Amino acid sequence: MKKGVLLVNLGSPDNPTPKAVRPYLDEFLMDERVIDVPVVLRNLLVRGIILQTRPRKSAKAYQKIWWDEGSPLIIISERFTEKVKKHLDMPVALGMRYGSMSIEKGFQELKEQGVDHVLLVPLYPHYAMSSYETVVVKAMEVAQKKFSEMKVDTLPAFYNRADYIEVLSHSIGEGLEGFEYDHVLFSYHGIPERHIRKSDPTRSHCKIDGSCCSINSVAHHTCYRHQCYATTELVRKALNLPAEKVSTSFQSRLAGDPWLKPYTDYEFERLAKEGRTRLAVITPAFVSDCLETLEEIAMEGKEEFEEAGGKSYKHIPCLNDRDDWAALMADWIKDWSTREAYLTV
Ligand SMILES: C=CC1=C(C)c2cc3[nH]c(cc4nc(cc5[nH]c(cc1n2)c(C)c5CCC(=O)O)C(CCC(=O)O)=C4C)c(C)c3C=C
Ligand SMILES: [Fe+2]
Ligand SMILES: [Fe+2]
Repeated sequence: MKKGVLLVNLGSPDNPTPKAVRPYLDEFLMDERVIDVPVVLRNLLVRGIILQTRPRKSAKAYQKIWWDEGSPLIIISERFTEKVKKHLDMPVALGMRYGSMSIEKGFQELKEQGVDHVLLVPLYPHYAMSSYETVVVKAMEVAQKKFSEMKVDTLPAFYNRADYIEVLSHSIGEGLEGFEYDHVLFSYHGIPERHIRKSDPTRSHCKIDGSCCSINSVAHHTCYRHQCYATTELVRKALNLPAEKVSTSFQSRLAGDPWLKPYTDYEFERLAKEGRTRLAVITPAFVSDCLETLEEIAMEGKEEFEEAGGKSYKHIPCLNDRDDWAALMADWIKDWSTREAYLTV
């Protein structure tokens, strides 16, 4: 069998215009693992309410962060893919869960190079039904329907792998150099609390308050909240940061149901009011910078923190196309390619 790799990230609209953002958001928000309500209600909510105003608002936000070459998330993912390729002698393709750079195109590219055994790599460190799981489900559907000859293995979530924590800590350590901070905030993309309950295979382990996280459970394999706190703690220890100078929060919530707390915007206020006025923010739910980091955290977050009394603020970039990150991904791929059988999800 000929082996190859399909890296998959979230995706972006083709242009930062309401016309291009609308179909992208439609595909994204109509995903039953993102807005997980019955399809009739989802239709009403997404098409009847959210898409009436959101495309214009989102397009404005995209315009603030858009690069000459295109969407930062897409360009960074492409640069990363090129760097990973350089370490390997097998085909590596890039696809997106939503938008025009589809997973299907990625499989097709691999097929044309004779690949019939694929390592699927969701580019998310943590498991969530709205990120990692939807990539795997979609890829398996596409493979079953159109590439049935392909064997597909999947890279598990890597939020606590020692080698990943080392690279992440190194990158954060570099970002902190020369910046006088009195607090480091780990801000992860939020999800509705309901998603945590739905993803708990025991149906009773996850309490969504941390009281469950030190009790061994199969639920931790699919608990986004557990995994985010684990990443924070591992990086904190690797960088030798005092516990009182570090906290975790969740950003980017939509109105409606309760989302994971504490909310990042409330944390900005709390920290500034407590006199922690020099803040470093990192966003480890994303491997590449995107709208949610460049606009919501680096721009809006800075304003919110300063309005609340903050004095200095720094968003530390995601791993993006760092050499050590590309080399690590290539190592994981080499490890997969040399095994007869591969532990997968
Ligand atoms: C119900 C809504 C959403 C859930 C659940 C959700 C989970 C989730 N998302 C990411 C990663 C990204 N999300 C991005 C943008 C984005 N996310 C939502 C909504 C949910 N996300 C919306 C509506 C948007 C679009 C932008 C906007 O209108 O505000 C992005 C950035 C994409 C880009 O083009 O730059 C990323 C990346 C994760 C990891 C996740 C669950 C853990
Ligand atoms: Fe999102
Ligand atoms: Fe837990």
